Amino acid sequence: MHPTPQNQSVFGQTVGFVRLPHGEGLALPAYESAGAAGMDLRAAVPEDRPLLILPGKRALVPTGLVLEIPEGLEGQVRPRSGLALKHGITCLNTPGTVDSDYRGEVKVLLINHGDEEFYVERGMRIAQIVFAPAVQVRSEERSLAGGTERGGGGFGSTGTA
Ligand SMILES: O=c1ccn([C@H]2C[C@H](O)[C@@H](COP(=O)(O)OP(=O)(O)OP(=O)(O)O)O2)c(=O)[nH]1
Ligand SMILES: [Mg+2]
Repeated sequence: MHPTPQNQSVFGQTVGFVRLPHGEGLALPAYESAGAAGMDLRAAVPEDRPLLILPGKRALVPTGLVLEIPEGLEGQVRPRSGLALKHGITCLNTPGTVDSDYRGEVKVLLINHGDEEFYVERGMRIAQIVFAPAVQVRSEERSLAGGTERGGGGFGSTGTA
């Protein structure tokens, strides 16, 4: 399957990817199909030292990348369903939030909910990042919230069927 070229953006947004030394040689995140929502992130662990995640344990996995996300967007780090289904591997803090002003290395917090040990190998696609608008609002303290039909009903107040 051929990843969609990085320069095709429906909304004309460009995200910068800076490769760190330990990310050298890894493919940059890419959309794996024409309509993919997320770009897959790869593990920048040493070739000769896969990262072991024991059942019930978690690990912060480096991607070897610093992102430059345009102001007004965020990066959402989300699990890959295949890893979740086959191995019980998911992102603990999903969706992880990558702020547009973050200039550290993007990392993926994986947890092993499976019952077998899992090795993260170099270059393995461990998660995906979805770029989405993130609106900053003004905040204003008020003494009362305006009335609505729903009012305070929630958590199943409209029924379950
Ligand atoms: O899955 C993730 C989540 C976050 N981050 C980075 C980018 C993000 O901009 C920064 C802070 O994330 P967040 O705000 O979720 O964490 P925090 O615990 O509130 O840390 P901080 O006090 O640094 O904001 O950490 C990642 O690399 N991967
Ligand atoms: Mg924060």
